[in-house]
Parts: sequence; C-alpha cells; structure tokens
Amino acid sequence: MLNLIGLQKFYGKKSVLNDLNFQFTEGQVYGIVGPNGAGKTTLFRCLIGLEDFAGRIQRNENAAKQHIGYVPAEPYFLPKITGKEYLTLLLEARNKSVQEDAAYHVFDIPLDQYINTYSTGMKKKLALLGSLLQNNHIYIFDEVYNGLDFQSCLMVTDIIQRLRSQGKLILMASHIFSLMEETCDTILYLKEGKFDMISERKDFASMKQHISQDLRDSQLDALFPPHTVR
Ligand SMILES: Nc1ncnc2c1ncn2[C@@H]1O[C@H](COP(=O)(O)OP(=O)(O)OP(=O)(O)O)[C@@H](O)[C@H]1O
Repeated sequence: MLNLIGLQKFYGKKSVLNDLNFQFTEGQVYGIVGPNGAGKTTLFRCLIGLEDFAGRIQRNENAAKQHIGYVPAEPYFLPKITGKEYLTLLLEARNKSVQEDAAYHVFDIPLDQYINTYSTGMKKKLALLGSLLQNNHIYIFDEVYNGLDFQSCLMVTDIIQRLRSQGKLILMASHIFSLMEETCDTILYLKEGKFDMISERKDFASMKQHISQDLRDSQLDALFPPHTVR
C-alpha cells in the first residue's frame, strides 16, 4: 500500500504537486499520464525518497529504498562498469542473490561489456532487469517503453502482468496512451500538479476523449496556416 496524503511539492516558489491524495494498492497497475512538465517524474522521485515534500506518504514498509524498484526515464550508470557488475552491485545492496542464472540473460544484453558501450534500449533493459532481479514489492517505471524495440515492449507488458499476478504494486508513466490502456487497471491524469481525472479500465475511452479535448489544435495554425492546407 502506498498512500498519498496532501502531497505537495515546490521547487522554489513554483508549485509542482498540489495536494495529491490517493491510495495505491498491491496487485494493481497504475498509470500516470499528463502533459510534459505535469509532475510525473517529480511524484515518482517523492515516492522513492529522492525529494523532500510537504504532506505525507504512507507505506507498508518503513524503508522505502529496500522495497521499491525504480526505473527512471533516463537511467544513470557509472561509465566504467560492466552490465554484470552493475547487477551484482544492485543485488549486494539488498543482500540478495539470483536463483536462476538464466534470469541474467532474459533480455540478451551483453553483460560483460562496459555500460557506456550500450545503446539507449540496452541501458533501459539493464535498469529494468536490475529492478526485477531485486524482487521488489513496488515497481515505479518512468517511460519504461521508451527506446525499446517492439519485441521488448511486448516483453515489458508481459512482465508487468506477471508482477501484478504476484501481487506487486506497479506505477508507471508513459505518453503512449494505447500501451497504458493495455497494461493498467487505473490511469491517473496529472495536470498542473493535480489529478484532473482518475479512471478505471471501463472508463479509459472517455478519459482519452477528455485528454484530447485539452489539445489546442489552433496552436498548430501558426505552423500550418489554414490557407496553406489543401
Ligand atoms: N530540479 C528541479 N528544479 C526546478 N524545477 C524542476 C526540477 N525538476 C523538475 N522541475 C520542474 O517541475 C515540473 C515537473 O517536472 P517533471 O519532470 O516532474 O514533469 P513530467 O510530468 O515528468 O514531464 P515529462 O512528461 O516531460 O517527463 C516542470 O515544470 C519542471 O521544469
């Protein structure tokens, strides 16, 4: 369980998260959608303890860092370590070991190479694999599909379903609404620091319509003046 109670976040005088209240429960997949700059990453950073904030976040476990697996939109790695060394570090930090050696190889990443030789997608897969090997209770995936090839996207969707069936709590942000519709039980639309709309699966279509109404097509008229369109 993860409970937001009046969560607020300011950067200087700028309000980014404005009195968020919501209870996330285990065995569910939650999607956070919202415009660029809406505060999705900031919310995740508050949840994992990387930011200070006002209000409260209640969790079942006290030590968040022992139970949350976070895959940031742009994972950061030390340059001169190999993929295998990175995974070993993550496991040792939690005092855990891997049962099946094959688990290291599910994404077919060149684990003996330095990470700074990896492609964007390989880095994303390595960060994801690290969080999975740790066997966390809660997973937070920020733009986890970005940079992944089609097959890996399908694998990630499958992974999320399996985590859900193990009773894990999954929070994810993505700008690809179709993937969120496919994967999530509940989608929260974060806009200007507030949950503007919260929908369960049966209401995803009306949420999509609500979000599209927020698009300001007229802005594009500056690039494509009406008289130039045939
Ligand atoms: N360290 C920081 N200092 C000051 N402002 C910040 C900082 N980090 C984020 N912000 C601001 O907070 C707001 C929310 O940013 P955040 O990265 O959480 O948005 P987001 O919803 O994840 O956006 P995107 O969809 O583009 O990834 C933005 O206005 C951003 O400029």
